Amino acid sequence: MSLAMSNITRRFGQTEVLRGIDLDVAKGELIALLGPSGSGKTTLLRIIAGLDWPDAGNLSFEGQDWLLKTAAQRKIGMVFQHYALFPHMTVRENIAFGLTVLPRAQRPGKAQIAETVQRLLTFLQISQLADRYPSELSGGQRQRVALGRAMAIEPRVLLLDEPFGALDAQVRRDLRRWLRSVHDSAGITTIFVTHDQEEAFELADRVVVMNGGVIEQIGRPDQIYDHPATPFVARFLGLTVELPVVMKAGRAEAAGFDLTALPRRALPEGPATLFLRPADIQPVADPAAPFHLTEISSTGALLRVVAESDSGCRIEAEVPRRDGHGLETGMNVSLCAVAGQIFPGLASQRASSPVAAETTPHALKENRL
Ligand SMILES: Nc1ncnc2c1ncn2[C@@H]1O[C@H](COP(=O)(O)OP(=O)(O)OP(=O)(O)O)[C@@H](O)[C@H]1O
Repeated sequence: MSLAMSNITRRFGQTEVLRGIDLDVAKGELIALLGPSGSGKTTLLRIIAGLDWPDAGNLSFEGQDWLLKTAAQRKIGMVFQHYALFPHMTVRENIAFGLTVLPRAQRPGKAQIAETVQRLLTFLQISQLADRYPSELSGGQRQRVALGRAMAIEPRVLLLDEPFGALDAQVRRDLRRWLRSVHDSAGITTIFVTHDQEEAFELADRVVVMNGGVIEQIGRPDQIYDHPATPFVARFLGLTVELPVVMKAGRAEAAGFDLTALPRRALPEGPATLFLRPADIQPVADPAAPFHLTEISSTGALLRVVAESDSGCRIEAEVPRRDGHGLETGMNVSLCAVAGQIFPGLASQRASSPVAAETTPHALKENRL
């Protein structure tokens, strides 16, 4: 194990912003810390970096207690969203900086520093920028240089805090692929903070979903995407339709819905909540069904379709445009769910949710449909 954290707890005044974090990171792994603003991602990163200390818990690296070491002793490379490159230094000088300020005993000779920098410039595909100043670089180029600067000291761990947060979407996508290939070649254990799920899922070997100072779920991107472990993760990953259902012999049932495509689940009989992505709901024409289409609008490749029951239950679905031929407002439909996640009991609903939380599936059937 490369990095091991257990029960990391951090309070600011009365507020506990990290509440018992347990996380192991393997050597060479790329981990994304994903969560909404204020969930504690940066605080955790700062503790790993040695810029802050926990009130309780343990942090070790390859068996060494890192809480006994200073930031410099941990040998960490960091990149932030707004990394301040030195404006009066060229790219080459910026990348060399971390090496030139090492204590004399550890500092490589001038020729060796120049060689290291040249190797990094080539490796990071930024040789053409070597003699430019930061003001002559785009935002994306600056972040590439910032990574070069962080990597020059041959860090044991790389910590990246929203490094692409200030860049536009296309540049972010390019940099993500570039970072993944840099990581695959260099193999440095890396922790990456983001609140952008696409970024986390595309980049990381494992994603750590944080909320309110706790870890809600750790897993490979596809595991988390397909099987969110908690209602929070489900909502955060876009399963925004929350439907009260009743479990019968492992199957979920709800009036007006065809849920037979969902696999059986080993859940207790009775009320449960089904979380769905709008793209996993297919309206199917059915004159006897309780829903009718009230809105159809195009977002380009997708049709956004709203289905309502007479009693006011409102469900939004997204249908690929090519599958939406024949859908018309006013037509009666049943709603077929092709994927979803079920949690026992009735999950607390947000104000915008279609059906009130306390409505049992039975009541839904009787009162609303
Ligand atoms: N030095 C501090 N003093 C007091 N409160 C702090 C301090 N640093 C962070 N906090 C609080 O701790 C909580 C977690 O902050 P943190 O920056 O770790 O969250 P985050 O998930 O990284 O959020 P963001 O994505 O917005 O950066 C927030 O409520 C923040 O206000």
